Amino acid sequence: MLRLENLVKRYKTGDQALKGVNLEIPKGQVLALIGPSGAGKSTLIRCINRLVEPTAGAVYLNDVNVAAVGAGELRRLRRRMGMIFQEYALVERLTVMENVLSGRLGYVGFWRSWFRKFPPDDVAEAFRLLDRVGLMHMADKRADELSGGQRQRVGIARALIQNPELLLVDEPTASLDPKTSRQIMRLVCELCTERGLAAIINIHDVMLAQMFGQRIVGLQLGEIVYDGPPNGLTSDVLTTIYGEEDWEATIDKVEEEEEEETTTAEAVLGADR
Ligand SMILES: Nc1ncnc2c1ncn2[C@@H]1O[C@H](COP(=O)(O)OP(=O)(O)OP(=O)(O)O)[C@@H](O)[C@H]1O
Repeated sequence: MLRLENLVKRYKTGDQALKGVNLEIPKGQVLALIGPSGAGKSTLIRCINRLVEPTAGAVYLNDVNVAAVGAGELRRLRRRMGMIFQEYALVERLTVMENVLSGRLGYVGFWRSWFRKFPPDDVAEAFRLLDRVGLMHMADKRADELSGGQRQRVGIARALIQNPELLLVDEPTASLDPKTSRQIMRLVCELCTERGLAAIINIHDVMLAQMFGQRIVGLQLGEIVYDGPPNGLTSDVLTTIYGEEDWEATIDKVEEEEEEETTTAEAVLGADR
């Protein structure tokens, strides 16, 4: 459903952040994008919805080249791509509900949204989503009264109310503690499964990428240096992506964590029976 062809981004400063990236993502696939700082992960994600303008190449979303369309068509295409940000990008003085509904702005006319006249179906869907992300009781709270994890849940609900086919997720857990990070990653992945959404998740944490990604793409200096399954991230591959480091400890930790996750899941299932 998404195909990047020879995607190049050269910033005005001369930095070549993407050097001809080719990537194809089928419907429903959750892809974790990893790589060292400056590898081009954020640039790649932002070139897909043209928050950053690609210098060359194509971005096909269901065979329409996003990189080549005019402003009106781009607005329509962006509705199909929900975005989740590291710093949540909420409007602090608005309520949780208003922030979620702002995800419908691409559909509802400006004046209508300005006067906060969202259609009842949108409001009903916003309540359903808030319930799904565990924030129903916080609908009327102001965004600036929430914790980081709660803010990210609002960000997720706002992206989903667009009814997208693709989620672009830019370091969703960078400002969160380890436990909250896992909860957020689990929630994003569950929602992708429930809704058949594809996702590209730019994530710094290799362990989280391996635990939650179905496919891992490793970027280095604007080029893909690994594209494969999570269990293919051997210490040699990690050295290719990030450079020399003692990777065995990270790999052992992932295996331990996965065992722990399975045991917890079994315990929960057992308790339910
Ligand atoms: N607005 C910009 N103007 C000029 N150069 C930029 C700009 N944004 C990014 N770059 C450069 O492009 C390259 C890729 O940056 P990008 O932010 O995409 O990497 P990243 O992998 O997301 O890094 P990080 O993990 O640190 O966020 C870097 O060399 C960076 O300095």
